[in-house]
Amino acid sequence: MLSALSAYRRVLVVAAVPAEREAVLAATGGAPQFDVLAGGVGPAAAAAATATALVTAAERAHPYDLVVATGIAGGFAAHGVQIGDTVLADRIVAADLGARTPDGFASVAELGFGTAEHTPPPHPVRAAAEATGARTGAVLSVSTVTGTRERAEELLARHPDAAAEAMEGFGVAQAAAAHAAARGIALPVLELRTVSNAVGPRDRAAWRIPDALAALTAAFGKLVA
Ligand SMILES: O=C(O)c1cccc(C(=O)CC[C@H]2O[C@@H](n3cnc4c(=O)[nH]cnc43)[C@H](O)[C@@H]2O)c1
Repeated sequence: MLSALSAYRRVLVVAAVPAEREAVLAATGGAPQFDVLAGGVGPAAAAAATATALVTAAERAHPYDLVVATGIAGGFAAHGVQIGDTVLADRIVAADLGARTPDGFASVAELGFGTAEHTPPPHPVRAAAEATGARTGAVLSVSTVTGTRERAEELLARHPDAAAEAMEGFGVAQAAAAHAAARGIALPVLELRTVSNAVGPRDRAAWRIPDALAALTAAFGKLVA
């Protein structure tokens, strides 16, 4: 069977923390196509780590031709996303980058300061979703984890296609877009997440991190099969 990502020779996988990196490596460890790093939590750490890895590889004449942001995430249960599910982003959205105005939240794009989202190319999204059994939808990148029902509802009202919330995807995608523009190359970005908790009122006891990490290994195992 051809891997869903067989069109790509060098794939940079960016997780946030070592436990996520280990979960990915448990599936990709023997596959020289993949480099997996733990870039830190949040969009700034993710962007810095991604940019550094992309430049280092390019300078060594081994450039990456695909970047995958990955890790655990909160799932929007209102859209049927459950703990243990796998989600592939068809939009990577900076959901809290902007201004809170008397009329509500305005994104950086609405304010005229650049982009608030990246769109992964449909073909690899479809191929990876079919291989992993993932559902597709918007994955929201936030700097502050949602901990109330009100904020979950606000996010869903702004992004009715939201499937999951995490913290790094937009940072990874911004770094890849800047690198691609500077070098005049195409550098697609995917975001694959497995769900550890529901987005909504804070309930740490309900997190299922081991289940989400096991799902991450399973998903990457299907991607490299
Ligand atoms: O303290 C809390 O209530 C809390 C709730 C969810 C996640 C956190 C984290 O600090 C984890 C951040 C880490 O994991 C990803 N992640 C996992 N679930 C979510 C979520 O519901 N919303 C946003 N990020 C999530 C995230 O990408 C980070 O890498 C704390």
